[in-house]
Amino acid sequence: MEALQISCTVVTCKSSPTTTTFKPRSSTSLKRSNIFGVTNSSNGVLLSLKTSITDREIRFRCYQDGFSISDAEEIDGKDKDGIFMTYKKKTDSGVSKIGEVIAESVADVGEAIEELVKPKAAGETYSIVVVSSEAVPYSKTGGLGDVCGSLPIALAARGHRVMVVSPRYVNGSASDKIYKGALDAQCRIKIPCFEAEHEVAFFHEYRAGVDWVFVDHPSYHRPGNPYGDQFGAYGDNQFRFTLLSHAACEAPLVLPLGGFTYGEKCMFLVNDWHASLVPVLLASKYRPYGVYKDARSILAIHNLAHQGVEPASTYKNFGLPAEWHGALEWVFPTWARTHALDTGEAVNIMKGAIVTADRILTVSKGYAWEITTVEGGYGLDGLISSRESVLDGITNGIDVDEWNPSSDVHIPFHYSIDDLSGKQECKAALQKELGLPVRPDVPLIGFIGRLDYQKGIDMIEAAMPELMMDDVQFIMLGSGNARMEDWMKATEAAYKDKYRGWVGFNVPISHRITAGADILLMPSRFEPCGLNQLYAMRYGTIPVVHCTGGLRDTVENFDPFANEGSGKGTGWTFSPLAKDPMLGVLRIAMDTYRKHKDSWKGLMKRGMEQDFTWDKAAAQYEQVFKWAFMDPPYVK
Ligand SMILES: Nc1ncnc2c1ncn2[C@@H]1O[C@H](COP(=O)(O)OP(=O)(O)O[C@H]2O[C@H](CO)[C@@H](O)[C@H](O)[C@H]2O)[C@@H](O)[C@H]1O
Repeated sequence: MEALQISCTVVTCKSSPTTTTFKPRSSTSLKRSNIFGVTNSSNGVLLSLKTSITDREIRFRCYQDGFSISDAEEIDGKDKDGIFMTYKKKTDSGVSKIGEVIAESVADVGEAIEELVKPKAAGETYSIVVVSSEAVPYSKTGGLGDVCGSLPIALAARGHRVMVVSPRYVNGSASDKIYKGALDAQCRIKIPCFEAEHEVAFFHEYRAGVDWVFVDHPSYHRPGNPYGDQFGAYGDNQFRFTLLSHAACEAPLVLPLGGFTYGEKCMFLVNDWHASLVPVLLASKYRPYGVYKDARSILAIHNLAHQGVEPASTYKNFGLPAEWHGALEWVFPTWARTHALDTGEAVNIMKGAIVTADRILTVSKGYAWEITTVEGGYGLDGLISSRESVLDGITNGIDVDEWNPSSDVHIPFHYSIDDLSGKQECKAALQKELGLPVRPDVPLIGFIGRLDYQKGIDMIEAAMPELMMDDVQFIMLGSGNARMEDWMKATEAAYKDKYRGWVGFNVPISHRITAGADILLMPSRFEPCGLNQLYAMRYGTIPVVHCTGGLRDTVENFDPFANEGSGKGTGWTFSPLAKDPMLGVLRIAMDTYRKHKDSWKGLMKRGMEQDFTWDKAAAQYEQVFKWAFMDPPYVK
């Protein structure tokens, strides 16, 4: 962000006016978690915040250009007896006023101004209902949780009213404390599905400008992750996520959040198969009775490999009208059937959303194209292609507060693009923590991710014996596939001085690997967007990735000769996905690390300069919302 010099005239009721000049701190120092109210009014935006200093409510009034100071003073006089501040932004055309702030201290004002100078929703604001099986910080097994924890906050910060509906996963363990801010909304509904009526409750927390709504039902109360435990996926996931979708359709109608329901004119943003019944329910259960005529729905596909496919006989469980069977009907091709008498008949929840949602989004442009191909479409490519006119890709952002090398709470030393010395110290600390030889000169490669076929871990396994012949260190963090977990342990035993395999899901360690590694390897077979390469670039860690989906869109291949020898690019991409191309590129990367320090520094800096903020992505989501509301509902 451009460094702004801001002149402030501080006027207090108790003292005479003083003038001070300060420079806002870099990027986003306004803690979004402190915002607990955002209201649009005809003459501006009112943000209610809690200060970290006094923990009591203060109010920031931000007025549009042209609103006169005297008007503001009038309002201030009525509302508040604290410090009143006006501030001015220097522009090429002179000085223009950008708003007023009521605050406790100059530091608070600095934070508020940063928020103000950020772009806001360009046009209309919407009531948005995000439906997801996971949302950080409450639940996370992968990138879906990251996205559904951050995008809603970015949308709310741009003036939209945003609700996230997700299950309340509590199990009586210490981890339940994450839900302690979510209180019983005293609203019970009965959901007709699975041949009975099932009562669910809603819990609610207003945090960071977003209504976090948790659907409560005994089937969400178990140890393990949202989808399964050590014995595999839960057998009743179809039931659990059917409840979620039904409850999400009711929430905007029945929950008076902050005193008012969201009402019928909302935008449902449904994520992956777990929420994919929502558009089908809107079309089949609500619109025929005149409800949700003005609502629209968007299916966001984070991973097409999981579609929520179950036997055809389970259709009756969804609580959908019988005549809507065709929307979910799915017949496996002959080659995919298990035996000669298998008719291949199934129901496919994701397919239901593909044929009923108003628009379809994926998390990168590259992946949006890939899912229209036979190779990337997982059997749905034909259907998705038929809806190509409403298909778009928006690259994910990242939470630049949580993932910030200059303030990350999980890493032992901090650093920034201006002073990279802390990165070396993070590397040494990581080597020490994991019992590897502490050597600054050796290239340290990291891998973080689910141990899944998608992530190309078999490529790493195949390459490891050859890679370990080199002078290199390799750290892997991951859980999932049991055979791969065993392989990681065995590899660690075989290469004590070179390899560490951390089996498990551990967020602090993932931050320390991202900061301490020199190279992050992502040989994903397919990657809808990928977040780890974005985190890596922000931490000056160079991504080496398979050239696919979002990885291809976000990592620019290094060219040392471009720009008159100063180089361009942020990492290395390889293709095809095979052991030898991957090893070849890794060797080039390691060679560059050892012998071309300036090139390496250039790679680090270019990566750290990238803008992966959610605000940028949120603006693109807004455009898609606008298009969706311009068209009539796809299924009337
Ligand atoms: N063992 C472990 N310990 C700690 N943290 C771990 C971990 N294993 C993974 N993580 C974390 O989980 C997240 C994984 O996100 P990704 O986007 O890379 O992949 P994922 O396949 O889950 O998401 C899907 O959805 C996202 C979001 O749209 C897409 O980016 C992606 O391509 C798509 O496959 C990262 O925050 C990572 O640090």
